[in-house]
Order: sequence, then structure tokens, then C-alpha cells
Amino acid sequence: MARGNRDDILEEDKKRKVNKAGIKSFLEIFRFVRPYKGYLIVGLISLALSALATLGFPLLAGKLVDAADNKAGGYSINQVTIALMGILLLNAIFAFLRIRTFANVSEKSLRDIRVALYDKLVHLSIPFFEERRVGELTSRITSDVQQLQDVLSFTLAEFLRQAITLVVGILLLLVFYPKLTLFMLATFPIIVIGAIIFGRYIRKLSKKTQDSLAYANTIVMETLQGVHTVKAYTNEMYETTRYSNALAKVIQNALNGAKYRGLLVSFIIFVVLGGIVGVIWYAATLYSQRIITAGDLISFTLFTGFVGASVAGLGEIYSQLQKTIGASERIRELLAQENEQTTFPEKETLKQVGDIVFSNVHFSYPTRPDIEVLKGITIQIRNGQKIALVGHSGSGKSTITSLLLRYYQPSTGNISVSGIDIEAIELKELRKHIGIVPQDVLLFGGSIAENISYGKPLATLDEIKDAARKANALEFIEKFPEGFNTVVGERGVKLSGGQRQRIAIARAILKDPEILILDEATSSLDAESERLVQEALDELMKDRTTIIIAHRLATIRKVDYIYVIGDGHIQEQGTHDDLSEMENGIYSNLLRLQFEIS
Ligand SMILES: Nc1ncnc2c1ncn2[C@@H]1O[C@H](COP(=O)(O)OP(=O)(O)OP(=O)(O)O)[C@@H](O)[C@H]1O
Repeated sequence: MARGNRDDILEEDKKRKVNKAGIKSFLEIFRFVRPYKGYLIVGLISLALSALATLGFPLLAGKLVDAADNKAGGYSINQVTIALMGILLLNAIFAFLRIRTFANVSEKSLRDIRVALYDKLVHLSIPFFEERRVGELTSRITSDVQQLQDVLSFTLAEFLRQAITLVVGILLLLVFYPKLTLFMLATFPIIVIGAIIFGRYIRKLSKKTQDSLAYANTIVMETLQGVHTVKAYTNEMYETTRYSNALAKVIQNALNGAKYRGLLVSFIIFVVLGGIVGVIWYAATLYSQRIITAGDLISFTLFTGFVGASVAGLGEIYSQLQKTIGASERIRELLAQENEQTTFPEKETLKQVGDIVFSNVHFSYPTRPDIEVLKGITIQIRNGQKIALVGHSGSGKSTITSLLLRYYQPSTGNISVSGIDIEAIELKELRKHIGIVPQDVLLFGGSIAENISYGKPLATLDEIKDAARKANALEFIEKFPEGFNTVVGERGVKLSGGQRQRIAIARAILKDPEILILDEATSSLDAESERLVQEALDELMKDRTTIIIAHRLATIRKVDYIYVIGDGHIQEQGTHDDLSEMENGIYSNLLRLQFEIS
């Protein structure tokens, strides 16, 4: 996925207002937390108690100093120290409880969100995926959920803790030291306004740095992915220069940012700490006039520190919440998508598979509604018949099979199986009866046995072996030291094209569907593999209604009927013999061409 896209989303999040609608969508995601609300309540209570206990600390620390001056209302140093230790102990216990229970809530509810999202994703229709990027969707399950996790496990607790500290802290301060507190609060606006202005500027600059870094990283990614090309063109120097130029931009932006960060720190040191000095100066004056005690001075200073820290903390939390609301809106949007489902309210079951009929089917892809790919296709396939779709690349052959699988709906016209409109058939029912051997065989990262049994997850090993034998795959599988347990895919054995095809054929044999869609691979195999695959296909096609997207003469010859597709129409149809005898026919020309090539 383009890196810029994700950054745009993040940038949008920053601008997102924490408004009613946003909070509503955040709360909606909260329904995933509901099953664990017992834990949440325990967590929240521990949190409140630990925040309050923390606030007892400045009070008692002050009292400790006063106790030294015998001004602590008769309490001794030891008594106050024991009380302080008691508070620390309580704080420690509540903190543990809080972290443990919040983790429980967040981990479990996030697992539920992930599962719900994944379940939603796999149930969505194919057009949905064509309108979106895979990277965008995976980032829902990864980054967006991670964002929620941060909030549930940490930010939420932190927000409540800081809010309690701020409100209770200021209340206590006002009760105990009204004058001093008012003086302190008067310095707040300058600090807050200053921090906001600088903060904005710095964020902008750091976004620029991030962008330029992202660009530099793209160069690394591209060149590493295409390292063969880089070497073949001996462009190592060129790429290094490109990379170092990009890095120069990064440095420029980063240094610019550092300038403002430096200014912010100077501002904080001078104004913020200056403000604190002012407050302490005032407190010290009051102390020197014996209006307050030394303990008061310490309590007050500590309190002020706590309150100040919670103000700073809340600012950070606000920007976290902005991001979370963005994330939860995106998650909610995805969860609200409609699953792919049967169009008719009365679903029909497909007990017996009979004839397949396409009646005057017109179709445009949802992503390109202005281009009609199929322009009135009528096809009849009798039960058990084998037909071939032939035609040049892009003529619409695969589209015809996608419509039978109901990945898409025809714009007009309809498709029926055994006389029932496929849109009335329960989707699962329909697809249960169809097996497919695609051009590009996708093997999942797992064992060979698992890959074959993808067509029938509960199959026994004997059934899997039997399917492999029929698919001419047994021999090569058993040559692997780990046989059927050999792991294939990215981190396993790499299978050759012909071997992969035979695994896919075994998969289809095991599924044993009444209808078979065969998308013949265009890439040619060597003669021996070709023979093995062809034999396996013959075995697979036996007694099944078969639609073959055919590229090879050997296959086409064996079918009962051929449709030549061109420009969204059926241009010719008939048996191999009929069509090959047609003078100047498309099929007969095609035959001649293939014959000449071979
Ligand atoms: N998912 C899609 N979204 C939009 N257009 C598509 C999509 N898939 C295919 N098309 C377009 O529809 C037309 C028919 O494509 P289709 O894949 O059915 O052709 P084909 O005859 O199977 O070709 P090939 O033999 O190369 O596989 C093409 O012009 C193609 O660009």
C-alpha cells in the first residue's frame, strides 16, 4: 500500500474533532468490552483509589516536615511515615489490580474485535475488495485495532487518572491553600497558550520529517524488491545517490523541526519553570511571614507539580483520543458492511445439480460500470457436459465463470442451475457444488495434506492420499522426506508449476463437486509434466459438468461443445468438428495458428 495513503489517514485523525458523533462511534466499539465489564469495573475502582492515594502523598509529605517542627497536629514523625508507607502500599496494590484487570479487558475485547473484523472481511463480497486496497484493509486489523488497544489498556486509564488528579488536586489546593492556588492558576493561561502554539508548529514539522523519511524508505523497499533489476542495469550508484538525496531532505526537515523543539524547550524552561519559581517565590514569602508552615510549602509545591503534570498529560491524551476516534470510526464502518448474501428472501437449496443456463447475460464490473464486458451471453450446459470457452485474452471468459460462482451479479439476464436462478440459491449451497482449478494456484502456508484437504477440511489421510494419487501427485509428494506433512508456501518447499497444479487438482478431486471450472494455465509445462497434469485433469473431469477456459488444443478437442467468446459476445459455437471445418472461422484460424506453433 502506498505509504502516503496511511499518512493521509493519520493526518485526518489529527484534525478530527473529539465530537459527539466521534465519541458515539467510539462507544459503539465499546460493545466489545461489555462482556468483560466486571473486570472493567474492578479496574476503574482500583484506578480511582490509586489516583486518590497518590494525592495523599503530597499532603502527608508536607505533614512529615511539619511533624519535625511539631506542627503536625500532634502526630509524630514515625506515625506520619507509617501512614505514608501505608498509602504507598495501597497505591501499589491498586496499581497492580488496575494494570492486570485493564489488560484482561483490553486483550480479550481486542481479540473479539479482531475476530469480528476478520469474519466480516472474509464474508464480504468480491466487489468490496476491488474497491479497496488490501493494505488499507489489513491496517484495519493491525494498526487501527492496535490504536484501540493502546486506548483500552493505557490511555483510558491514564485519562481518568489525570482527570481525577487534576480536579481533585485543584479542589484540595483551593480548600487548603486558596490564595496560593489562585496565584498559581493565574500563570496557567500563558503556559497553555504558548505550549499549544509551539506544539502545532512542531507537529507540522515532524509530519514533514516523517513524510520525507517515508519517501526515503520507499526507495529502500523498491530497490530491495527489484534488486535484480538494479543489478542488471548496474544502477547501484544511481540508487545510492537517490537514497542519499532523499535523506538530505529528511535532515533538512528534521533540523528545522529541532529548531522549534529547541525553542519550545527554552520556552518551557524560562516561562513554565519561571512561573513555578514565581509560585514558589510567593509561597516562600508566605512561609517567611509564617502565614504557612514549611510542610505547607512542600505539600503545595508537590501538589502543583502533580496538577501541572496532569495538564501536560491530558494534552497528549487528547491527541491519542483523536486518533482512536478515527480508528474506531473506520472499524465501525467496516463492521457495518453488508455480508455477501442471497438476493432472494426465499432461499432455495440445490439438491440435484442439473443443466446450467446463461440467458442473455449482460455484465459490467462494478469498478468500471461504463464498460460492458459481457454483451448478451447465452450458454446452455447440459448435466455432465464438458464445454470449452475459447477466445483471446480479455474477451470475458473468466468473467463468465466468476458470474457462475456469483462473485458478481449480472446487470441483466440471469443464470440458472437446475432451473433455479442462482441468485435464489443459498450462496454456500451453490459454491459447495462447484470446484475450481485456477490458473494461478494459491497454496496456503501449511502442509501439503492441509492444502489438499482445503476442499474438504474433515477428510481422512487415506482420502487425501487417494485424491493425490488420482491427481498424479502421489509420487512427487512421497519423494519429499516429510511426505504429506511437507510445508509449502513462502516458508516451505517451493513447488513447480505442474506440481502446484496437481495439488489443486487433488484438492478439487477431494471436494468432488458436480460442477467443475477449469482455468487452464497458459504457461506451458514440459512434455512430461504436461502429460501428468493432463491425465490428472482427465480423471478430475470424469462424470462432471465442466467449464474449461481452454488454451490448449489437447483439451479443447476432448470437450463436447465449444463457445468462442470475443468482445463480450459469443462469436461462434459448435463441436470441435463443426467449428474446425468452418471456412475463415475464428476457431479454425486459431487452430491453424496453434498447429503451426506446435
Ligand atoms: N475485477 C475486474 N474489474 C474490472 N474489470 C475487469 C475485472 N476483471 C476483468 N476485467 C476486465 O474484463 C474484461 C474481461 O476479462 P476476463 O478476465 O474475463 O477475460 P479473459 O477472457 O478471461 O482473459 P484471459 O484469457 O487473459 O484470462 C477485460 O477487459 C478485463 O480488463
